Amino acid sequence: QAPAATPVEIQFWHGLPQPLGGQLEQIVAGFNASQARYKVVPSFRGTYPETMVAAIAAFRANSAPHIVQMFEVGTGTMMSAGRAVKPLHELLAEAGVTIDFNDYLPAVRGYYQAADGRQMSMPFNSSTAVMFWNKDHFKRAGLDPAVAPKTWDEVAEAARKLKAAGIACPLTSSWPGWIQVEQVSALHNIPLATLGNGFDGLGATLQVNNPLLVRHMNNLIEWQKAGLFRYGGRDSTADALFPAGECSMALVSSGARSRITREARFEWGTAMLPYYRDVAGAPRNSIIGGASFWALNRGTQGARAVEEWKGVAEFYRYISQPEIDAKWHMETGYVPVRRASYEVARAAGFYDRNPGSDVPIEQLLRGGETTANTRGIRLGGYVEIRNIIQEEMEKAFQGQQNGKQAMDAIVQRGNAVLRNFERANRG
Ligand SMILES: O=P(O)(O)OC[C@H](O)CO
Repeated sequence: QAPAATPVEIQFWHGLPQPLGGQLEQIVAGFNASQARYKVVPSFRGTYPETMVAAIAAFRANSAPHIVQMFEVGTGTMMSAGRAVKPLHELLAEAGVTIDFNDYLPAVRGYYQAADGRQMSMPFNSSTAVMFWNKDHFKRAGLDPAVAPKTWDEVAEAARKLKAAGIACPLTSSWPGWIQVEQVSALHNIPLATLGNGFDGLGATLQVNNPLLVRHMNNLIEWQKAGLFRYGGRDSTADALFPAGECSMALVSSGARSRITREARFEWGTAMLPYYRDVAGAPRNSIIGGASFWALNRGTQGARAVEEWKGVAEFYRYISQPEIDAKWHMETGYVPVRRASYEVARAAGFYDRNPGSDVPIEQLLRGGETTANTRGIRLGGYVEIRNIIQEEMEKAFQGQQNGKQAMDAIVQRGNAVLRNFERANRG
């Protein structure tokens, strides 16, 4: 088939800042160079939440991009978005493109499947949260630089020594909702919400005012007062603190490795997230984060040309190749989303050359089968709930409320969001 004189343009909005955004755009450039029929045009639209808001506004204005990169938090909302979304299974079937989803990690594949098991969005940059530690700081504080603290007790003890050694920020965290609420729940096999964290229906209610999360929030408040923990802001704002050498221990996305590798001027290591030793059955697997790609209709008027959807499907076929996925994983710290990609990285000696780079994968796979509490989150309106979590945590860190009050407020305000979403989307 002769290539079209002018390639069909596919608009692709993403939410990754540098250096990750540039690395993603290189993958797009690879696709464009691999064929002449389609041209994917990437465009950075701000943070994940900003990209989501922009895509919804564009759909309303009949100018949505063909593909939007949506963080996992938006999944529940997108699943209910009806005609705005072109479901992945439909897109691929119509384009005659086959992708072997059986080879994808169940934790990744399942996150983006409808209740009937059909794939709704295209997995790509999946992460999980891990702890990076600054070995130079550990040495300065008389701690063994080769060993990261495993439990929250050990983290607090190390933080006290780091502080005593004059370090201003022993511990910080990005993504307060994802890492200090959702991951803590999964690691201890405790439900974040009823109905299997929302996977089993729209009627779920939040359960974060449980003794474990209240205890954890009170610890964070106390550690912050004592100068052991620094609240680093909403979403990924705290990502800058670790590579700059300010904080000794940072709980962040595994994808932060991209920036740390480039910017950190000190020795560092990667460890699993801390857990509470006295909780029976802990630690379990962590949950994924990151984003997937959603194909969107242009708006309420005018259908997309068949050729445009074909271009989207061909782009997905390209990024599903284990070599491409493995390259992305090795360059960024996002996890391989396919078993075959993991093998590509292993065969290339990547894990031997880069100790700790398999920690996120090991942590995702820990404990065998996932449970209803460790499979992920599927709540509509969850982007708004994440903001509520951040607001209530901030009030607590400002001394306006204790851990119990913060978690109660999250439940009360979050449930109102869930009920609104349920009313708008049921039936
Ligand atoms: O920084 P990312 O891409 O790993 O995303 C982290 C969180 O999952 C966002 O909700």
